[in-house]
Amino acid sequence: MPDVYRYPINDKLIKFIELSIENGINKFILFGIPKYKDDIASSAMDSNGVIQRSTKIIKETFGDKVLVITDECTDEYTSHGHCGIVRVNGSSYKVDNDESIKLHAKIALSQAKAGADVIAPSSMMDGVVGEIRRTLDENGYEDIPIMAYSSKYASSFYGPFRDAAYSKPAFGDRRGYQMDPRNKEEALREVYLDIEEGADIVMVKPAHTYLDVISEVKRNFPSYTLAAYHVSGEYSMIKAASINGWIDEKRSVLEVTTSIFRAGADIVITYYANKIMQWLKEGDVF
Ligand SMILES: NCc1[nH]cc(CCC(=O)O)c1CC(=O)O
Repeated sequence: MPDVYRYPINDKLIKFIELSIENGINKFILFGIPKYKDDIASSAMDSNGVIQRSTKIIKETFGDKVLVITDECTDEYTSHGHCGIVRVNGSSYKVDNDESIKLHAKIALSQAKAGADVIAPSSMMDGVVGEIRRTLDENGYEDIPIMAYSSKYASSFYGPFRDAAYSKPAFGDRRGYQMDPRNKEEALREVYLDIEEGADIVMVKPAHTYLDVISEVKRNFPSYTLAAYHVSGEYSMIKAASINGWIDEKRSVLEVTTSIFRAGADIVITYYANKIMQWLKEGDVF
């Protein structure tokens, strides 16, 4: 992904956040690339893990000037690359939903302990939001909100992220827990369930290819904050076309991002965030 970087936990990370704050960006979602992987994602809940350490350092350096959201999943931390505990039986496998959500709650708790402002469970396991909410509440973190990846589709547009995070599943795929792109009704059911389980912010992902879902979710749940995630493949398409001189990067990014807001998103997560803020300062957009 040209112009997108993986930061080590050192002054490069701090510099990036400083520059972002200067641009007017003060909310960050963290994804980790761990030192080690195993089949139960131990490195995801390690108090010395990449997310826990970076969260601590960012909050110690910037305090309330920034909001740190931690993505909570296991795919970057498991040797098999799945978003939960996998039971392998010969040539078949099964994701153990109920064991997985206990694991996700432990990871979420370790992120809250490290100082995360918002926890963002992205595994799409059934009941994961409720399990995390209960665990946070029982441990004195009742004020930490949950941003749930409520309707996350099994999308081809995650490819560049998986390359960057080494999180492509070693076998199988994520269609057992992520949603079928043909299904819109299920998105509403998933959002409803996450709200019932205690989600504070719900999300549709990807964004550009699912504007209809964003709009439907907003229409059905108008009083809930809705986030939309413009994902790595959506970023890369615009980037590649503009590098080739086929489209104007600034105008197309601003048009797409505006469309996501127009569809009903209150929050847009985008790899273009810093660029957008710089472009808006230049004016001359529409
Ligand atoms: N926890 C899964 C996860 N975390 C981030 C992304 C993709 C984000 C992007 O493409 O920008 C995904 C999706 C997946 O691999 O199934």
